[in-house]
Order: sequence, then structure tokens, then C-alpha cells
Amino acid sequence: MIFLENIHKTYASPGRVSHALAGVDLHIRKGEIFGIIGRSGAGKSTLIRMLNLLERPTQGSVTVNGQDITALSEPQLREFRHGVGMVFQHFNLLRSRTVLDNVCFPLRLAGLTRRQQIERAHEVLTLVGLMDHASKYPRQLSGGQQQRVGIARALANRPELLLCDEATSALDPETTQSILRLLLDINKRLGLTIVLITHGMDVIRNVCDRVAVIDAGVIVESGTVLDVFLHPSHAVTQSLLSESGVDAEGWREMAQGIEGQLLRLSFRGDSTVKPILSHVSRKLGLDLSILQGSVGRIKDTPYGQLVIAVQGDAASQEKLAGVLTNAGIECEVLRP
Ligand SMILES: Nc1ncnc2c1ncn2[C@@H]1O[C@H](COP(=O)(O)OP(=O)(O)OP(=O)(O)O)[C@@H](O)[C@H]1O
Repeated sequence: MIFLENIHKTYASPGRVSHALAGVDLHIRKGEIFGIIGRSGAGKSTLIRMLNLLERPTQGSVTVNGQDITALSEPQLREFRHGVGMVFQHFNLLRSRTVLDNVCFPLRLAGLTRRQQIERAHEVLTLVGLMDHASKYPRQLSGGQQQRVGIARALANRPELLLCDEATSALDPETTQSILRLLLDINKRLGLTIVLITHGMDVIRNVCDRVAVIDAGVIVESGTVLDVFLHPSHAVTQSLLSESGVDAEGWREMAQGIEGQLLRLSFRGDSTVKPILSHVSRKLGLDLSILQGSVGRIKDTPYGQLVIAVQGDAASQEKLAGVLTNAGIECEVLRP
């Protein structure tokens, strides 16, 4: 659906040139929730704003549904933007207008009659659970409710693509969860493609299908969220994961002074909740001790990762990795 090719963005100010994006290639598929994560200043906002050309690339092309949008005329671009909704960190609501009028605003710009505007606004306010608050003003709503208004407004013109610029960063953890559930729900119900930027791995884990990690204007790692969580290859990804409590390296200290083979086991889906390890340990007569582990969910899929030390007969130890692999567990030998 969306292809970014060799995107560069340079900001020049007197005495200073800043390379916000330095050669970004990205493919976002129709209907997926795609997350872009990185530290402050990495280039996330610049990148997401390329997708509706709120920022123009200095070099490179942005193709959406087969059309290079950098080549569109201003009227064509305005038309294109009606098909792209955007949600902001600080909601960006019109404070002197009611909830209803905030949602009607983009519909008025799109040329709908007042009656059509109200009809559609009621539909999207019902979708986000705020119909009872239609005549209130933003200041009378909580942060989470204001963000729901922001989402309703973004959905008003029936976009194909929703861009979320740190949509939950200003919210407490519980409200964040409810907004993320709403995004999941509208992605499923409307088949909407969602691109979000965040600096929180938990946001990525809870809702995204695929993720790209950006650092200093470059995508340093990308893939399915499961793959990136289970096998992070770049130092930035590893440190973002470890800050969110997914520690991949803590086993090293524990392993000192423990004899035997060391394995890292990765479980995806059903294998996560089956008693495979205890079966295998009984069958091969091996003792297993867990040096590190995490079990959780990535979107709807259970996943887990364990580092285990294996003790027992050498021939059985040799068989273990093969038996686990056959049972659907990824097995990496950390120490033979
Ligand atoms: N309008 C601008 N003029 C000059 N430099 C800019 C401009 N916008 C962004 N930059 C620079 O480009 C780089 C990337 O900024 P960007 O806002 O895209 O990062 P970010 O990852 O979204 O950061 P944050 O999480 O803090 O919002 C930074 O070094 C920033 O200072």
C-alpha cells in the first residue's frame, strides 16, 4: 500500500544542517498496524509526516496505492489527504467548539452539508463510545476522552490510512490501554491501515503487526513484532526492549559457575503453553534450570523466551536441541 524509497530529509538553518532522515526505505501493507519506534530526535515525527506530506522529502519518493504523492498538485494533494486521518499526542482539538463540531470540522472542509456532517459525526462518535458527550467542550472531558474525539475526527472522512503521532504518550497507563484497544478494534472492524510512532515498546507489543526501529534518521531494524522481540539484532532495539522489561542478556551473570549446555528457547503461539519442557526433560533424563525467562503476549499471540542450563548425560544433551526443534520451539545454543 505504502512504499517509501530512499527518503532523505534535511533541515537547514543558519550555521546548522540537520539530517532528520538519511535514506529510509519502508513498505507498509494494507490493513496492518505498523509501528515506528525510536528515541527522541531519531526522526519518527518527520517520517510519519512524510506519509501525508505534512513534510516533503528532500529526496526520495512516497508511493501510496501506486501513486507517487510527491508528484501531486495542491488540489490533488488536498483530495488525497481526505483519505488519511491523523491523531496527535496533544489531541489538537478546537477548544471553543463542541465535541460534535470538532468531528464535523473535517467533514465541512470536505464539502458535506450540515445534515450529512451531523449524521456521520454521530456514527463515529458512537464508534468511539462518546455519543453521550457530543455537546460538551473539550475542557469538560478527560485526556482519554479527548483522544477519542481526536480519533473520531480522524475517522470522519472514512480514511484508508490512520496516522498516530505518539497518540498515547500524554495518557496514563490504563487510559493508554483503552485507546490501544480502540485502535485495535477499528483496525479489525474497518480494515483500516494504521501507522503509529511511539517511544514505548509496550505500545508496539500490544497492537502492532510489524515494527521498524529508527535511529539517527535510519531504519536500523524491521520485521514482525514477534521476530524483533525474540531476536533483536540492533543495540538500540535491545536497549529499548530492556527498558520495557524484556531483558535478553541477564542470563550471562547467572550462567557463571553453572555447568552444562546453555540454550535459548523461543516459543510462539500454542507451544508457549504446552508442557513440552517437562516432557522432554523426563524422556531424556535431563535436569533443566531456568536462568532467565519471559512469557507474554504480542498482540493476540502468546510468546515466550527462556534461557536454560542443561545437566545430565552428554548423549542426551546432544539430542535435546533436535527434540525441542521438532516440537516447534526455536532453539539457539548459547554454550555447547
Ligand atoms: N523543523 C525543523 N527544523 C530543524 N530541525 C528539525 C525540524 N524538525 C525536526 N528537526 C530535527 O530533525 C531530527 C528528527 O526530529 P523528529 O522530530 O523527527 O524526531 P522524533 O524521533 O520524532 O523525536 P521526538 O520523539 O522527540 O518527537 C531532530 O534532530 C530534530 O532536531
